[in-house]
Parts: sequence; C-alpha cells; structure tokens
Amino acid sequence: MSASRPAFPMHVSVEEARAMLAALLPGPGVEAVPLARARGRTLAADLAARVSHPSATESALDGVAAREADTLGASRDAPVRLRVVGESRAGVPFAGTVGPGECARIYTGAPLPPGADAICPVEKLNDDGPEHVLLRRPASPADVRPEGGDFRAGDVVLRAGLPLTPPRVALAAALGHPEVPVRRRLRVALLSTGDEVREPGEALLPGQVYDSNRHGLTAMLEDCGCEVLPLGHAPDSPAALETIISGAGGADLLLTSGGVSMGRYDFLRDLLMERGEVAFWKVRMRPGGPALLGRWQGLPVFGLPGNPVSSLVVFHVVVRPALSGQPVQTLRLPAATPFRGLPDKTAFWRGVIRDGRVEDYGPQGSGLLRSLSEANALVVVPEGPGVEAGETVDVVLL
Ligand SMILES: Nc1nc2c(c(=O)[nH]1)N[C@H]1C(S)=C(S)[C@@H](COP(=O)(O)OP(=O)(O)OC[C@H]3O[C@@H](n4cnc5c(N)ncnc54)[C@H](O)[C@@H]3O)O[C@H]1N2
Ligand code: MOO
Repeated sequence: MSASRPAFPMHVSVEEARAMLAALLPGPGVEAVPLARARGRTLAADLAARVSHPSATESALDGVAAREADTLGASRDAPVRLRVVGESRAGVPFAGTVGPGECARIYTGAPLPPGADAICPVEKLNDDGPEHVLLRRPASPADVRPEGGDFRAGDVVLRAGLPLTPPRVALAAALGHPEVPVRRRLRVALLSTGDEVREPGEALLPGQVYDSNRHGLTAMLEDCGCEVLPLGHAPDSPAALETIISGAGGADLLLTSGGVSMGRYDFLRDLLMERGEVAFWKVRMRPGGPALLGRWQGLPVFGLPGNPVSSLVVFHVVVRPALSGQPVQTLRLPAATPFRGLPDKTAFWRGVIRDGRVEDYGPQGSGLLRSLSEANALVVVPEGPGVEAGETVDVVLL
C-alpha cells in the first residue's frame, strides 16, 4: 500500500457510502417474466386490467336468482313460492329471462339472468315439487356481485415500483397478464477472501474459520432480489485474487468480504489502490469501518470487512439500500439502557427490542456472529456522546 496521501476520500459518512455505491450501479433495466417467476420481483410498469372482474354481474352464493320485489316479506311462517324457470352455472348462463313470480337456480360466480336482481341462498329455501321453491327469506341484492365491481377493463390496478407479493401475482393474473414487466435483477458476484476461510463441513485447523460471510451474504442478496454469481473463495495471493476478480465480467457488482483493513495480507485493498480505482476507503461507522468501494476494469467492487458482524451490518445499512433503491427501514423507540456514542463514527449497536423498548444486547465484538441471531435490532447512535436510558433512538430491524 502506498504511503503517499491518498487520491480518494477516506472516512466517508454512511450516507455518502450508500450514495457513492448507488452512483456506480447501472440504472434499472426491464425484462418480462412469466407469472410463475414474478413473485418477489418489482413491477417496472403500470398494469391495466385487460378485462373487468367480475366479467359479468353474478351471484355470490349458491341459491336462486329472483326479483327482490317478489320476495319482500318472505319468512319462515309466510314463505314466498316461486316457479323455477331455469339454471345459471358459472360458465353456462341461463339463456332466458326471470319474470314476475319466477326464479332460476344459480351457483356462486354464475351470471345473473336478465330480469333477476337478487339472490336467496339455498339454506333459506325448500323445494316445493319439481318446479317450485319456497323462500323463507327475501332474496337480497347484496348477494349480487356487479360486473366490474373489483376492477373494470382499462383500470390501472397495479403501479410501477410495487413489489410483487403473492396477492399481487394473483391480481396480475386476474387482470389478464400472462407475463409482467419487472426490473432486471442486479447480478452480484460474491467472493470471500482469506487463507483461513473454509467451507462448513470441512475439517477446521486452529485459526481457520467457516465461511459464514458467503452464506449470510448470499441469503441477504437473494432476499433483496439480486442474482448471485458465486465466485467462491480466494486465497491470500495477489495473483489468485486478480485472476478470480478478473473473471467476474458480466456482473453489475463484485461484492467481497475480507482483506480491506490494515493488514499485510489485505490484498484486495492493495490491488484496487495500486492497479484499480478506489472511490472511498473507510466509512465512519462501527462495526464495519474498513469498508472500501472501487472499480476493477470498470466493474464496481464493494469490499466488505471480513469480520462476520461487520460484513453483514455494512451490507444491511449501506449495500442493501443502494442495491434495492429502498431506504433502510427504521423505527423510533425509547432506549431501555444507555448506548455508548463514538466521537467520529455512527454506531450500530446490537440491541434487543422488548416490550416496546430497545435494550443493549451486551457483547458488541465484530467476530460474535451469534449476537446477530440473538439480537433483533441495530440501534443507531449518531456520532457524539451517546444516548441515555429513556431517550428515543433510531432502530434498524434485523
Ligand atoms: N490495526 C488495525 N487492525 C484492524 C483494523 C484497524 O483499523 N487497524 N480494523 C479492524 C476492523 S474494524 C475490521 S472489521 C477488520 C476487517 O479486516 P479485513 O476486512 O481485512 O478482514 P480479514 O482481516 O480478512 O478478516 C477479519 C476477520 O474476519 C474473519 N473472516 C474473514 N472472512 C470471513 C468469512 N468469509 N467468513 C467468516 N469469517 C471471516 C477472519 O478470519 C478474521 O477473523 O480488521 C480489524 N483490524
Ligand atoms: O468493523 Mo470492525 O469489525 O468495526 O470491528
């Protein structure tokens, strides 16, 4: 690493880090996907209904369709007798008309025959011979579903930018779209670095560690809708690292973990500083201070620190919002315990939300991966003296 004054910003704020990463990422592209692959994607254009729903005025119940006026006053003691003139089934409507004193048998979702304006459910009537029924309750217009009562052909029902949750996938189908335009997923190449890193299941020698970063980051990337290109693991060798990262072409971003701090074997840092480009090094945050942003042969590279908590926290509060375009979701909660402040860094302390307040989780070491599973929140303490119990703090949910 060069000892001369760096030609790039150092110690940027969390907000600057986010914005600088977002600025290096490509703009949103659009692709069409079939509904079977639409879940979790983000809609890229407004979707209008191609049909009305319901497509016809129809019954909400199994029963008979009748004229409400004929049935007013019907009761158990004074049932109203109607003549059955036909049947309307979903998909097979009654061809005739329901006249005064008449009704048609009808089933849920079947078109209401002309002349009828109300429904009496089957539980509230009895057959009276083969051609008549006795209604013990008036037929009700409330059980008629009007054509287009849900949406009408041409209505814009789903807006660009909405995440396609399972109910919205169903709605897109009901609107008549076999495929939907969605934002292209960003392709993120993922690489762990360090001679000591091993795959879970392999034997572990003293000083070695299982690659929790790769698996945690893969899950986080998939969770925010990215396509992951797994590059595996690079040993502490500049030549091997260079070969591997030069093979990440086609990705929108290379995300690495490890090798960005002050150590002699932090080769990713050296490679970008000496032969690539660096956009910033170090963020005013803890954990995660050593994070680095740069480019290698035009490909944006975000170097997460190797410490497991640091890498996942930086991903959560810097990388994820830049990739997804969605701000970090925070809550304002009262602090149940004091939280230490740092003079020149925003702290993201692990906390536990209990009974509407947030308390200090306790041990805050960046190697304590277990804490990220036992804590359920990151308490954001701005640069400065810290927070007293009873004060209100910003909390990021984990
Ligand atoms: N003299 C200084 N030393 C350190 C500083 C500093 O400012 N001055 N910063 C510390 C901070 S803060 C962090 S965070 C770490 C980050 O270091 P690196 O990004 O260079 O990461 P490594 O040294 O490669 O590894 C650190 C730690 O994490 C473990 N690790 C690495 N990769 C993985 C993985 N894929 N899965 C699980 N664990 C991993 C590695 O074994 C080390 O224990 O630097 C501090 N040092
Ligand atoms: O990010 Mo480092 O892990 O602050 O300790």
